[in-house]
Amino acid sequence: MNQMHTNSSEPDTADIVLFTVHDDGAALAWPRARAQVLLVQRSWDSDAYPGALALPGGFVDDGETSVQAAYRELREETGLEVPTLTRVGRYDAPGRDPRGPVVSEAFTTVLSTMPQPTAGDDARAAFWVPLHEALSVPKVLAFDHHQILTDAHTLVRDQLNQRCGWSTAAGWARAERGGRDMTNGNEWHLRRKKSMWDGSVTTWCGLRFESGEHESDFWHLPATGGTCQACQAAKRTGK
Ligand SMILES: O=P(O)(O)OC[C@H]1O[C@@H](O)[C@H](O)[C@@H]1O
Repeated sequence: MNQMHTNSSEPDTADIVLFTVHDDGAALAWPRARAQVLLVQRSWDSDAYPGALALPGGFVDDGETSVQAAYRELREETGLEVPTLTRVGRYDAPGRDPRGPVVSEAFTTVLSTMPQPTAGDDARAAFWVPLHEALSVPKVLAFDHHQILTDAHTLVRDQLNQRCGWSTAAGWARAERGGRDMTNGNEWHLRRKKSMWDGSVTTWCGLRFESGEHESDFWHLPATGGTCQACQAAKRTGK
């Protein structure tokens, strides 16, 4: 469907950035996980960027929201259904689409599986591409899709790194903080945090309340380890 919503603040099109960190049949196999992104090859009959590589996407139909269009376009162009989509942003730079002022809204999600896409509608082909390859050649993607991909990557990388699991505490220490004795039972401890995105490990230090329910005041430590000021203070005072 190809309708431009001129004089409207509603987006005209929706684009989808679908990532997977699936690797060799072992979901989230750290640290081998290699991110991939789903691309399509546009039809040779397209009135913009015929035959070019692009993110899946298309025009919003009448009566449809942009996110509904995103789910539909993903299904029509790649045969894939996803459970959720997160908004990346709105793209309205003049000249982003050679056909005129076309405003696009982009959505993203990360899969832990790597389903086989089936090209349909106005996509000639649909396939997974290593993310680093797609990011490294800006001019290869149609429209401003390289910018959309870059923004989606930043968004999901930060989210995945926040959500990723804590592994075993590397060290424990009772602590004083700024000379104030923490409530009995509260503990400072080091934890190593492994990124779901690239498998990199960082070390953090934080406070765990006795209830075990809350963790706060985390310090990011060098990858080589070490202790934060609170743990150093604890060592000195022997608490
Ligand atoms: O694929 P068709 O329907 O030609 O146009 C949709 C594309 O037009 C671009 O502005 C959008 O980013 C979207 O990907």
